[in-house]
Amino acid sequence: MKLTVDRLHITLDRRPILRDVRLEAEKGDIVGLVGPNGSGKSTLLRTVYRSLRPAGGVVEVGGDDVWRLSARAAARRTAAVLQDTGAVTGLSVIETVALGRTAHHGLLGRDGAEDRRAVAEAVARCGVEPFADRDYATLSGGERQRVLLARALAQRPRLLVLDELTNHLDIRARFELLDLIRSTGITTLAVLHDLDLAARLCDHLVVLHEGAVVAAGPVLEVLTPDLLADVFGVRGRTERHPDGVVRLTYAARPLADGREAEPGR
Ligand SMILES: Nc1ncnc2c1ncn2[C@@H]1O[C@H](COP(=O)(O)OP(=O)(O)OP(=O)(O)O)[C@@H](O)[C@H]1O
Repeated sequence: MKLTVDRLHITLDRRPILRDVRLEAEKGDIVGLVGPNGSGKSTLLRTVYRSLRPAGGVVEVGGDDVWRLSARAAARRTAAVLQDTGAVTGLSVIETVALGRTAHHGLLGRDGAEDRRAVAEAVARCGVEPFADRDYATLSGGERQRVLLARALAQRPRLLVLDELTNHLDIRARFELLDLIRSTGITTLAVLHDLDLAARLCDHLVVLHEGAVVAAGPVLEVLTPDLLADVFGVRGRTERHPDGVVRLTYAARPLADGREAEPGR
C-alpha cells in the first residue's frame, strides 16, 4: 500500500520536533529514513504506526488517514518492528510470533486456520524454527530481531515500519534480513543508521535534519558529498558499482570544520 505523509508537525514538551515533513512510499517501495541522532526519525515512525498523534498534517496508508481508522484497522495494515527493549515476556518464540495475529482475530479472540498458516509461514520465512519453542527472553539479540520481524510478517501487513532492525545482526545476517524484506514486496519505511546499508537496501532515501526533510529521492541523488558533509559531518561519496549495488565510502575521520578539511583525511 502507498504511504503518504503530508505537512506533518509534531511538538513534544513544547518543542517542535518535526516541521512540515512530507514523504511518500509507493506500493512495494523500500524507503530509508536517515539522519543524525535526534533528528526526529523515531518520532516520525511513531506517527506512521499510529502511536503518536501529530499536532498537524496527515499520515495516509492506502489512501486512508491512519488517525481516522480504528487502532485495530490501522494495525491490520501496518506492522512495526521496533528496537528490542529486552523485556522479559515469559512467552515462547511461537507465542510471540502469534501476537502478530491479534489485530485479525474475531470477537472470540481465537486462532483460526488462517492465523496458524500466517504464523507458520512467517516462522519459516524468518528462519526461527530452530528456536520456536524457546522462551523469547533467552534468545540472543540477533535471534530476537528475526522473531520480531516474524511477528510483523505474521500480521500480513501492507506497510512495514522498521526502526534499526539490523542493530544486533552480524554482517551476513544483515544482508540475509535485508534480502528477506525485499523479497516480501511489502511497502517499507526503514530507519537505518548505517548509510551504506541504507544505500544498498533502499529505493529512495529521506534525510531528516533537525526535524525537517532536507533531501529525498533516489539514493545516488540524495547522498551527495555536500549532503554527507553538511548533515552528517563526514567526507564520503556514493557510487553504483558494476554489480549494480550502490556503495558508500567514507574518509577515515569526520570533518573538523564543514568542508574545510583536507581531502582524504
Ligand atoms: N517524549 C518526548 N518529550 C520531549 N522530547 C522528546 C520526546 N521524545 C523525543 N524527544 C526529542 O525529540 C528529538 C527527536 O527524537 P527521535 O528519537 O525522534 O530522534 P532520532 O532521529 O530517532 O534519534 P536517534 O538517531 O538518536 O535514535 C530528540 O531531541 C528527542 O530528545
